[in-house]
Amino acid sequence: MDFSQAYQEKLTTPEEAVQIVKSGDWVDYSQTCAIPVRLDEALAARHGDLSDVKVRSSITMQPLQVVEAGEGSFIYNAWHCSGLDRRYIDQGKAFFNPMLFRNVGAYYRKGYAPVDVLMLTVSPMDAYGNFSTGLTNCCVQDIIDVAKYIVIEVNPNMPRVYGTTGDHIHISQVDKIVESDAQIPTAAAPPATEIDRKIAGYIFPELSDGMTLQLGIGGMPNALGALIAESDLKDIGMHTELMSDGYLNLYRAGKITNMKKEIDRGKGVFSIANGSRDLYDFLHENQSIYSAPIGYVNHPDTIRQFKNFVSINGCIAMDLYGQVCSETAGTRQISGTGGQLDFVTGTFESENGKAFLAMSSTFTDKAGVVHSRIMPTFTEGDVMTTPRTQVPTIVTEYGMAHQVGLPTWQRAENIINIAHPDFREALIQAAEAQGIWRRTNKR
Ligand SMILES: CC(=O)SCCNC(=O)CCNC(=O)[C@H](O)C(C)(C)COP(=O)(O)OP(=O)(O)OC[C@H]1O[C@@H](n2cnc3c(N)ncnc32)[C@H](O)[C@@H]1OP(=O)(O)O
Ligand SMILES: CCCC(=O)O
Repeated sequence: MDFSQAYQEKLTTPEEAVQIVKSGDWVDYSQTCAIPVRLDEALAARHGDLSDVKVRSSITMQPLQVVEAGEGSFIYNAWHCSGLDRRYIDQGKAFFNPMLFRNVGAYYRKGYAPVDVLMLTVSPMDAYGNFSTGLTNCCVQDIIDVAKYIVIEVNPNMPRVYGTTGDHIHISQVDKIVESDAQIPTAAAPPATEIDRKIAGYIFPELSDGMTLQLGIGGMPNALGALIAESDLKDIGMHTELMSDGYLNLYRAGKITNMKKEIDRGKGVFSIANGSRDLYDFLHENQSIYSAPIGYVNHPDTIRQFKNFVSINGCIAMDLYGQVCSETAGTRQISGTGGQLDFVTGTFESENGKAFLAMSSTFTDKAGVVHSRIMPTFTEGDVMTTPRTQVPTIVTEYGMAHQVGLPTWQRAENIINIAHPDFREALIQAAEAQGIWRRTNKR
């Protein structure tokens, strides 16, 4: 069957395509690299004609024109924050939309997240009328299933990525098509600091041949990736929400074979990819890797099937009870729950699973004041990302603090032992006052 006629019939300009949007609509932009650049510009140009249009997306990597257009017509809502989303929220131009990543598809399916118009970037059509969703599988199939109208922005710079459900959309499901040659946004991997390297050094001995690895974002996972790349470790499996350049380096070093995985053997699995152009080119038509829905990748039912699952993510602060905040600083939204709780939950179910949450022991604010990230109790507004009932091992540049199954006094002792030495005495006094310190604890 020849789909080129259908393609031509649906092909239009961005300006005409966005006429489908009405005041009051919910418009979904998918997420991250799938955000449609030309359609966003054209929709923003309707600023003033439209009112109360709610735009939903996540992890924006370049300015969103519906936000830049200013107040009046559009309200932008982010499921998760990049640095840019964080700035938009700081400036009162956007709102955060709390979510648990493995459930986000169900929010759409169950009607909690309505969609009038879905607009997203896809790769060019194949001979069968399919457009690859490329770098963002995430929950796109759920959005496709509920959207009243679908407009795609076809861009040859979007790699064609193979996968399971959510890896493509068929032309028969699409209402309008526009074309674009915009660059797909890239993200530079943050450089590893000395502290990142120390933390990676504590985690490294916990790793073993044949493990399946989920690496989070930030400098520390990169430092760990570099250690693994130079080590004798072998036959690592990739099963991750986010595929970034850290994994590309491990592939290139021959460390990832996926051959020891208990499920998806021979395949590296991800749900969202962002990083360098080199990474995007590596993913193009690469049969050893597949994209899968976040509801599959992040689900404990999936992760429990790996015998040796290792999960490493970043956090912002913790208290002496073992509660972890990874998404706010007081009431300031920094990031999101993302997949952190999913991977902590799933890794506990893995037979020999090991989950680590890592942070530097201190944070230096813009005025140069050094604060302990380990606090007696949380400051007002801090949002708990990982509750103490699920918190795994915490790592700082001073070592590891195990938490699972321990009573409050042992948790407090382990946590204080990895705090910066300048803050330990004050933390001990606070622990005593809070009734979670035993006189026999080390001082
Ligand atoms: C890949 C996967 O599979 S992902 C699954 C896991 N997902 C998660 O773990 C989500 C939650 N975690 C995260 O988002 C990240 O790991 C983070 C935010 C905790 C750390 O990421 P990093 O990139 O190392 O954060 P970074 O140090 O750049 O800090 C980010 C911002 O928070 C601010 N910040 C960080 N710590 C603090 C603090 N204690 N107090 C105040 N502000 C703080 C920084 O100043 C910075 O703000 P800015 O952009 O205005 O300068
Ligand atoms: C795409 C990465 C989001 C997360 O933090 O889980």
